[in-house]
Amino acid sequence: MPDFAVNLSMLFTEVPLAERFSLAAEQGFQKVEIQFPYELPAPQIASLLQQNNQQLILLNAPAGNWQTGDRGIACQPDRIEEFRQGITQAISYAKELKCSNINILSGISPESYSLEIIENTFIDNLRFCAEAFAQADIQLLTEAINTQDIPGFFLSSSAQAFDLFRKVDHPNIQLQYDIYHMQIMEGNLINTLQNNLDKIGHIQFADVPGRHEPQTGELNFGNIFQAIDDMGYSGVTSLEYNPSTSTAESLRWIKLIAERE
Ligand SMILES: O=C(O)C(=O)[C@@H](O)CO
Ligand SMILES: [Mg+2]
Repeated sequence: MPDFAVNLSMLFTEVPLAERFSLAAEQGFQKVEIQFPYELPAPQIASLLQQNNQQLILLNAPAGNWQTGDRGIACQPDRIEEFRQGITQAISYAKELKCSNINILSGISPESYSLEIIENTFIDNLRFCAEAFAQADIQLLTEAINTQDIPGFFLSSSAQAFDLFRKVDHPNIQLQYDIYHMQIMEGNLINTLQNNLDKIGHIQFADVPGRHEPQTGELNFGNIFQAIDDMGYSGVTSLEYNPSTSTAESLRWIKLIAERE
């Protein structure tokens, strides 16, 4: 089975964020990720990680104002200064929490600019982050998101991401490959992972449709996890789903899939 982490922004949401670390530890998770950790001071998160003997393996850079509809701002020409200020905060959290990956969300394409200007803004911001993160020994990740859930999201396929990586032309950039989003946008999951393993730094998953735990939808996770192991992927694979029941009950698939092996 892959090296699993759990996303504390989507699982264990029965309790406030600060209480999710211990619930995850009780279920055996020593690796956790948090989409936006900024609601808690970094020293408090550091002590929660230490108390529960856990490692934070991923956080997102600030992504604008989620409540008013932002889903990242890295492709937005009018918000470059705000984006880069957020990067300072993300690096500071990552350093204090010894977190070695930061995910950048392109955000939704603004209607008032051409696609060329939007793409160039995103490329410049990614290049800026790749260099700043490299100096702090942090891996830059960026994630493609499906445009059914977030219409207009700029980076929406792995093919587009790999084309952008060639244009960014920096060694410190990899894709956060989310199986849920990519099943909706592209399918062909196992082949894409296998053929682009050198460009994939992190994997997340949920079933389709519904974005719930494995065995609630159309994907064969037993085969997908076996293929991830067989292809020699050495990164982390994270549970990032909305449990269809309580989080604890939603984890039954792990045992069921492990028994099949
Ligand atoms: O929605 C996802 O998928 C994520 O990984 C989030 O980090 C985006 O906010
Ligand atoms: Mg994801």
